[in-house]
Amino acid sequence: MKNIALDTTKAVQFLKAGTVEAYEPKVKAAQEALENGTCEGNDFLGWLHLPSEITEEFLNEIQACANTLREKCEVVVVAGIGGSYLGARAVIEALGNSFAWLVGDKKNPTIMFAGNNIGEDYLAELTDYLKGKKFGVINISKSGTTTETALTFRLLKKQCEAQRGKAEAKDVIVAVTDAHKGAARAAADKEGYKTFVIPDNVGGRFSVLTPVGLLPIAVAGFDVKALVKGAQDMEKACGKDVPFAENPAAQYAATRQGLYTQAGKKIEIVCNFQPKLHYFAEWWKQLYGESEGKDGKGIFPAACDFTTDLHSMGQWIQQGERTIFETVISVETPNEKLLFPHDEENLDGLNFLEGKRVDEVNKMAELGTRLAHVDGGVPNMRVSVPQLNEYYIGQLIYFFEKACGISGLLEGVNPFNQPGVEAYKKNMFALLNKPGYEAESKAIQERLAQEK
Ligand SMILES: O=P(O)(O)OC[C@H]1O[C@H](O)[C@H](O)[C@@H](O)[C@@H]1O
Repeated sequence: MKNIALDTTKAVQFLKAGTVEAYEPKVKAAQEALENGTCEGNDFLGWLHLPSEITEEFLNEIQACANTLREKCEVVVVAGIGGSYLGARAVIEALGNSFAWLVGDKKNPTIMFAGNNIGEDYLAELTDYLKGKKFGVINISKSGTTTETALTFRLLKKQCEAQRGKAEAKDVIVAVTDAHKGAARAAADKEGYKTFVIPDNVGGRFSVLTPVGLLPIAVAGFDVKALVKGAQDMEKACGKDVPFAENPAAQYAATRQGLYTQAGKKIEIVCNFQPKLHYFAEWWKQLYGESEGKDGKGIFPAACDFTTDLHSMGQWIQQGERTIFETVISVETPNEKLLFPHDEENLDGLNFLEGKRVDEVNKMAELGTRLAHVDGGVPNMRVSVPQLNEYYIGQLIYFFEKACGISGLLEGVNPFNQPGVEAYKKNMFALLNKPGYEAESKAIQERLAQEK
C-alpha cells in the first residue's frame, strides 16, 4: 500500500541551502522529548502512540454503540466544539457524499453538528427540523462544561425526551467526556447514558482517534478500523528512528519552521482542490493554531478551498504581502469518474476538453496554480493523498499531529496547552453574571461604564 507523500522541493528553494538539514538535531531532540515525556506539556502526550494502542475490542465497542444509534435514529446530532467537533466533521465530510443530507436513501442516519456556536437562529432551525424526527445525540465535551455544547445539549436532551420518552431517549443519547469530572459526566451517570471516556492525557485537538471522532465517524457509516490502520502505519512512518530525510513529519515541521524564522513567512495556507476537504483544513487550523500561537509567536494557520477561492483570494495570494506559504493537500485519484461530454454546437468553446475526466482539468488547475504562486514568491509544499478513503485520512491525521508536536517544540512553545482561550470565556461569564464570577462581573461593568 502506498503512503501519503510530502514534497517540499518548491518550498525549500526559498531557503538558504542546508536550512532544513540544519534542523535535524533539533528535530531529533524534539522527538526524544516527545518519546521520553520530557517536554513541556508532557501530561498531554497520550496522542503520540494512540493509534498503536487502540485495541480491536475497543473498536468493536465503538461499532456496537454506533450500530445502536444507526438502528434507532434517522438523525444523529453530534454536539461539541473545537477538538470535540472538528475531527469528526473533517473525516465525515471528507469521506461522505457532498450532498449526503439530500440523498435520503436511509442507508445512513443524517449527521448534524451543533454545540459549536451560540447562534439562536441556528439552534431554533435545528430544533425545528428535529421536530417529529427520531433523533439521537452524541454529547462530546472533555471538560463537560463548555458553554456552547452544554447549552445545546440541554435543548436537545429535553426535545429528545419529549419526543421519544425518557426511557427510549436514554438509549440514543451517548456522552463522550471525562472519566469523572464535569457536568456532562454527572448528567450521563445520573441518566444512565452510554458513555465513552476521553483520556486525560489526550488534548481536545489531538483527540480525533479517541471516541470523540471514532464514534460519530462510525455512526456516519465509515470504517473506523481502516482509519486507525492508516494512523498506525503513519505512526511508524513518522517514528523517531526513521531517518530525518525520510520522515514526513520531521520534514514538514522543519520546512515550515525554516520558512517562518528565515524567510519571514508568517502565514501558512492549507489549500485543497477538493471541496470535501474544507473541514479537514478547519481541523488542521485548530491543531496548529492552538498548539503554536502563544508567547507572541506562531505561524497563522489559514485555509483556502481551490479552485473556489482562486476567484476571491487568488489575487492576494499571487501579489499581496509576501508573508505566506502554501501547503496543498492533493488527492491523486477521485473516487468517482465523470467524463466531459461532446457538444455539437460547442457554444461554450469547451470541446477541447471532450472525453477528459473532470479531474484532469482540476489537476491542470492545481499545477498551473502551483507554478503561478511559486513564481509569485509563495513557497509551496504538497501532501499527496492517493485517494480519499478512511485509510489515507487516518494517515493524514497522524502525520499532521506528529508534525505539530515537533514543530511546536522547534518553535520553543508548549504545544499542548491553550491558556489564551480562557480570556473571552472569563469576560463572557462575568457579563452573564455567572455564579462564582461576582468580582469579575463588578469589574467588567465598571470598565464598560468608563468606556462609555
Ligand atoms: O471538549 P471541551 O472541553 O468541550 O472543549 C472544547 C474546546 O474548547 C476549548 O475552549 C479549547 O480551546 C479547545 O481546545 C477545546 O477543544
